[in-house]
Amino acid sequence: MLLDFSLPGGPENKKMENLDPYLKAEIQRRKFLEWIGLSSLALTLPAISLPGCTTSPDKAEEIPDFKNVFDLEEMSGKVMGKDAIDYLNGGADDSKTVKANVEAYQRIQIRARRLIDVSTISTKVELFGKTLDNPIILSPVGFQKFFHPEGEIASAKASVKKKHQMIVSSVSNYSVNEIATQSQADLWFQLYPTTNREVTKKLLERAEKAGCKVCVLTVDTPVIGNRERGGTTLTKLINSKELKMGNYEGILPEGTGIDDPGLTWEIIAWLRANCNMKIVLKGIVTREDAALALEYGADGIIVSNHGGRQLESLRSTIDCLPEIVEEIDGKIPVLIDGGIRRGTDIFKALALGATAVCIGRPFCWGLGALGQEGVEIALDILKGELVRDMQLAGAASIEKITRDFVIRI
Ligand SMILES: Cc1cc2nc3c(=O)[nH]c(=O)nc-3n(C[C@H](O)[C@H](O)[C@H](O)COP(=O)(O)O)c2cc1C
Ligand SMILES: CCCCC(=O)C(=O)O
Repeated sequence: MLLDFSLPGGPENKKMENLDPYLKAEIQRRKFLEWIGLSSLALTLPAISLPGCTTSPDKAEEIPDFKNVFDLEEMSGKVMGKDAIDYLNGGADDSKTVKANVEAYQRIQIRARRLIDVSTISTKVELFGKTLDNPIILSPVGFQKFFHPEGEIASAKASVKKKHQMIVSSVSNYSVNEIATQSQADLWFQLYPTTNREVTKKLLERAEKAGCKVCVLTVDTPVIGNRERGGTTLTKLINSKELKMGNYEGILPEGTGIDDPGLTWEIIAWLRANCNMKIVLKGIVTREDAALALEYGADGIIVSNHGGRQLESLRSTIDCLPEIVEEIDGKIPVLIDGGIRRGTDIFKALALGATAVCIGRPFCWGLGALGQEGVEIALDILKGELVRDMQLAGAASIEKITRDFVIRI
């Protein structure tokens, strides 16, 4: 009975293909609520409404209590099609690095301080000349329409409402311009340089036109990892006529690869010459490459193993962080993603020297479960946890979360 939003062309999607995306979203939501026995909840969720639908505030207490992001994961697992679940949650080979990213946080413990005034907490951080309300950023995640019909637009609207920075993937379904226009978000753009530099130039132009001031260059994808879980889904997504890659519309000649196995450090100078955005390298996992990032003039780095989706057997990102922070020595911001599921994970990453953190799957679980509302819930949960954890640990602002607050076991 649940609607299948997995790959276009499936039996359920045939019935749905002529429907307006908003209507599809509403039907998906109602079917799900019906399935969990809370159909009256549909009336309390305001974003999308069918003709004749009235909101009923007295039903508000029936909104399920999402205690943590795992509750959203569970809900998304009931709503989304199997292919979408596998694509979202899967990793390379046996998904060991996916697990390592999460588990490594358990080997770090917090040294809380007492009798510190935590009546007011500031989560603000300075990044690339801007003050962000909080250090929790939405990682670039491709093909978000696969999880919910409103895809990146729902995520971007949630990011604006909840004041989080969002990074738009090169392979977003909606184009960066559509996302910026519809959400009014101040976006960063993640770049997969194509094998054709003229095409890459056009991608950069599109991002700059949409107002992006930061280009996040992903450096861990010379080829796509061995995604055993989900099999050929990614290839199907890249070639899908229905779930288009909005940024490439009209500029990608037949046969042009969207990842470039020939990419080298020279790309940084080329990007400098071809755009005015700050250049942030995403996917650095060693001290040596951190040193090269400085040498070649990157403006920032994101310690990332692509959520365990590229090379299997990489260390968890939190285990990579200390040597990179030491090498960078405060010269440029160091961000981190991978396995962050709790406020305490964010706290630990900040204590180990990260300027900010990015989250991938957690906000997508919210998106898959409830669209924009679900992303908002995911962001509220993580920021709420971080604030409480800062109070309990005795750090009233982000800059006060120093190395002394954590110990490895
Ligand atoms: C479904 C999915 C799609 C992704 N697409 C991209 C992408 O287009 N570009 C990119 O640089 N990283 C991509 N990533 C990696 C994320 O940006 C990020 O590094 C990772 O999700 C962080 O790990 P986490 O999911 O454990 O938070 C993707 C990750 C997922 C789960
Ligand atoms: C070329 C890769 C596209 C999306 C992606 O980065 C992922 O699925 O991890």
